[in-house]
Amino acid sequence: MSGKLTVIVGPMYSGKTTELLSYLEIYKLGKKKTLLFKPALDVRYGTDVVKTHSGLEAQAVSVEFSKDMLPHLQEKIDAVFIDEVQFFDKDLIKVVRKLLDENVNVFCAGLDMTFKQNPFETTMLLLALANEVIKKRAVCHVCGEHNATLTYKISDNDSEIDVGGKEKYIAVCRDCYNKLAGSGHGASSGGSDEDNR
Ligand SMILES: Nc1ncnc2c1ncn2[C@@H]1O[C@H](COP(=O)(O)OP(=O)(O)OP(=O)(O)O)[C@@H](O)[C@H]1O
Ligand SMILES: Cc1cn([C@H]2C[C@H](O)[C@@H](CO)O2)c(=O)[nH]c1=O
Ligand SMILES: [Zn+2]
Repeated sequence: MSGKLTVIVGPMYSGKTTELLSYLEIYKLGKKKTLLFKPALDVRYGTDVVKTHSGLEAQAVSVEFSKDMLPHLQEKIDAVFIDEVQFFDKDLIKVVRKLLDENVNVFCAGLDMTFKQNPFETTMLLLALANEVIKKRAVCHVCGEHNATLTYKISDNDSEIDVGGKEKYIAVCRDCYNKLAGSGHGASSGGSDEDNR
């Protein structure tokens, strides 16, 4: 039977990596063969480790380009796990399709949108291919409700590719995002590409 693709998305701090690692744990408990990949760009916690905001850790293979995963996938593997998919090039879709055709289950986690509310393209393509989509929420940094679907950038750097954590980004609900953006605070107040057209 062909493999199944599960895609976990949401804003920062919503527990995407935590959920990814909980699926990995299930496969490990069953003594299944697994591999966890992360993009080389994400150096927040060092190169060959995936770590959650609550401190959970797992050994990972760090790769720059999606096709660099292929040499690691020669022997039979039961499930492949990929974190921070938004940072991978679009060839990730080809790699994932190949794995599914080879009966490998694939679990992906990543941001659906930038802090400007623009979709991350690789995540978007994976969502289209997914058998199951899990959309996570975080606790809104402003109002404290468990309804944060967006990430707001509190630093002034306007770049949509900018690795970082709490010093740069907060999770917010849509109402609080709009209030913050209206106040002109932080890079998110610049609006999305669509607004700027
Ligand atoms: N605003 C918040 N809402 C929810 N959890 C938070 C928040 N801030 C910190 N946390 C912590 O973050 C943990 C989730 O971390 P995790 O690394 O799984 O998130 P993530 O969605 O993968 O984040 P990122 O996109 O930054 O990698 C929660 O279990 C909680 O301990
Ligand atoms: C929201 C957002 C996060 N990031 C980064 C911060 C973290 O390193 C990672 C999210 O886990 O993505 C961006 O590069 N651009 C964005 O728009
Ligand atoms: Zn809020």
